[in-house]
Amino acid sequence: MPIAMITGATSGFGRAAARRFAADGWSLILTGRRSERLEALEQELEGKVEVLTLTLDVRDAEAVARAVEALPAGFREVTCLVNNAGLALAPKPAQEVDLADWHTMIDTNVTGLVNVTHAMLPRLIATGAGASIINIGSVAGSWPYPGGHVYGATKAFVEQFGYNLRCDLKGTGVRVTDISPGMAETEFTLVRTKGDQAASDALYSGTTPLQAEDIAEQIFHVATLPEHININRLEVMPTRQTWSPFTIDRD
Ligand SMILES: NC(=O)C1=CN([C@@H]2O[C@H](COP(=O)(O)OP(=O)(O)OC[C@H]3O[C@@H](n4cnc5c(N)ncnc54)[C@H](OP(=O)(O)O)[C@@H]3O)[C@@H](O)[C@H]2O)C=CC1
Ligand SMILES: O=CCS(=O)(=O)O
Repeated sequence: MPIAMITGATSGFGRAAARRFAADGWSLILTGRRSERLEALEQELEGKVEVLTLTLDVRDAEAVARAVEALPAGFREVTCLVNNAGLALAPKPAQEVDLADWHTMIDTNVTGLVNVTHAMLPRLIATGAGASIINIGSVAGSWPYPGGHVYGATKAFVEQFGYNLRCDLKGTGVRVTDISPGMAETEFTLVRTKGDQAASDALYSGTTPLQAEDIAEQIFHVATLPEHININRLEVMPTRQTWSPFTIDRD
């Protein structure tokens, strides 16, 4: 059975993707910091598919490299890496936020994604044709909005990093795709607001956001395309989300 490694499998898109791959029998390497959630997911899926859980903070380059180096037999020929772990913080104007929150977003969404990718490239190249890296970007990487500041910039990095990887991976058979979702109802806003459940509920109420399973389906679709097809970027919004016009500062 093919193997998918998913970062950030304890919640949202990552957990839904794990369930989607498991439904088709894929073996899974599931990572995240909250080991109790990893254990719960492993218990849910065990008996159906092979699961290896790794309690891992993607920001820790040495721990990531060690974990990949120590992958046991049966989990080394990875077919799909889903670089999903990430977060937004500080939904306020740039001039009002804590520098530490900017660093956390850069350390997780940029450095963490780079750490995992660097460690996994030899494994994916060894797998060769049909292997893929699926990076979870965001509409925020393409479209600016108030309070997006560093979050959007990290996702712009994700997009460009993927394109540049494709150049270097020419001839290896390894594909790279940026899936950029719009508004999706996960724990994303709870994290962004540092635990404000009412703010999270308000954002998703009265409309029809994407659900984690919608993005999981896109991830699985991209991972299982014929090996000669590479989707470079897939931007996915709820039908009820669209753009705002430019705004003008007036006297
Ligand atoms: N929801 C949305 O509207 C959108 C989200 N995205 C992106 O999708 C991805 C998944 O987010 P989503 O599912 O919505 O949010 P969730 O908060 O539900 O899930 C985020 C996941 O990332 C993991 N994670 C965060 N920081 C780290 C870290 N330092 N090391 C390891 N794992 C980490 C969390 O695990 P744990 O805390 O256990 O470590 C969790 O499993 C993110 O990259 C996000 O930016 C993109 C567009 C839209
Ligand atoms: O990446 C998340 C979607 S949004 O909050 O930036 O629109």
